[in-house]
Amino acid sequence: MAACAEAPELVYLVTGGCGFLGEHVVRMLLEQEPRLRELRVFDLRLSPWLEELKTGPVQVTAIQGDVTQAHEVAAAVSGAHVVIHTAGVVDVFGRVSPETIYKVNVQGTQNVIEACVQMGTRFLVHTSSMEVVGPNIKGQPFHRGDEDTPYEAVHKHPYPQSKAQAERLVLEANGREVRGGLTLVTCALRPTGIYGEGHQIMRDFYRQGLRLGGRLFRAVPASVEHGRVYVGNVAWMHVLVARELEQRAALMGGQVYFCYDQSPYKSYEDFNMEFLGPCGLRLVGTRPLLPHWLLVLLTALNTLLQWLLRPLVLYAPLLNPYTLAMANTTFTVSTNKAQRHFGYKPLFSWEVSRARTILWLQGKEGSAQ
Ligand SMILES: NC(=O)c1ccc[n+]([C@@H]2O[C@H](COP(=O)([O-])OP(=O)(O)OC[C@H]3O[C@@H](n4cnc5c(N)ncnc54)[C@H](O)[C@@H]3O)[C@@H](O)[C@H]2O)c1
Ligand SMILES: CC(C)[C@@H](O)CC[C@@H](C)[C@H]1CC[C@H]2[C@@H]3[C@H](O)C=C4C[C@@H](O)CC[C@]4(C)[C@H]3CC[C@]12C
Repeated sequence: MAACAEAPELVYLVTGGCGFLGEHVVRMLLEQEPRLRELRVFDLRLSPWLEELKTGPVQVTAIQGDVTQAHEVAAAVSGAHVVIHTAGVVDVFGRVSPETIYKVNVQGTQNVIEACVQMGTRFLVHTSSMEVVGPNIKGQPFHRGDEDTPYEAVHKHPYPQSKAQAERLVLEANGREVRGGLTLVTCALRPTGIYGEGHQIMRDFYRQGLRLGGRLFRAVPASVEHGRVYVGNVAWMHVLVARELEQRAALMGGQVYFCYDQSPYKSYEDFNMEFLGPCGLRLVGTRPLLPHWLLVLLTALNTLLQWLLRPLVLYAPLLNPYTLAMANTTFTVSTNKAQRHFGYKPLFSWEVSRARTILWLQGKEGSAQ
């Protein structure tokens, strides 16, 4: 919705607003959206930092709720002009059952769509994922691809499957009539691997390295490139899309956009070392220290252990068949579709994104349990 000088009158709802990305979206909206009158933050688990946001000019309404409960979603959406739907279960480590992943990511998204229709909310921005595209089950590389690059998007894992179904629901809902007779305008954003302040997996790698005497051991060839994007730029793209969706509904409605910035193309492990290196860790090996077949065997062992231990304890290591396959498959994007369609340019340079992430890791935040 285009920026204008009038008095703040808009009501935004951010689902998953207390998550890694959600928090950055909430803070970015408060900084960058002058027409905001009320910002509703909807999440299963509300965070204490929300309280500090309630002292500003914008009314910040914390709503503890569950996207799988349609009535809770409808109540939160009622009266909102824009919904930014980031809530979801992000799990490729076997921590959450496939049923729950589907319930939250697919049925939860359907609940958000139906709430927009019932309540007359016209603008819905959905956080999708690169994984809607790939890497696919054949491990085919996606090298510097864009939104139109042909690629066989076939998935078996519950998480990418759920994201693909959710994205499809959102795009198909574009143009539906909402209460009041106007139409719903939807858009899906596909971040690649997001990094930045609050990235739990980066924190896990940091702690693993500290436990191993300041060392991490290379498991993936340096030649396998993985696209990464800074959380602040992902948040900025969400804010920009929400702002422009009304004026550019014909162009943007029903569209998908990869989230991108100037973060360099590197292997997943080498990219992490851009932040973990300055924090005192080093990556041992210029090539994988273990042969691939042995890594595959270890992932199978981890899968067996997870299954055996499940009745007693949750064992969910970073290394499993899916994460090894993902890390070993090139997936990078090169596109300017967001710039062409709604003038997106990254708000944070690579240098600033890197510095902010390092500061966070080095601070009490990054190393906290
Ligand atoms: N982290 C990444 O690299 C990445 C990349 C691409 C896309 N995404 C997408 O971005 C979104 C946010 O991911 P994230 O990395 O911030 O994860 P996260 O787990 O930090 O945040 C997800 C938030 O959703 C909330 N949530 C979960 N189930 C809910 C429910 N039933 N009802 C209400 N709230 C619920 C959680 O409490 C959490 O605050 C997800 O949709 C994810 O698929 C993440
Ligand atoms: C143990 C080694 C093999 C190590 O290199 C494994 C890395 C592995 C944990 C990550 C490699 C690729 C990551 C995924 C990717 O960045 C994109 C994602 C999409 C997003 O929607 C959610 C997160 C993720 C699935 C991300 C998760 C960690 C990796 C699998």
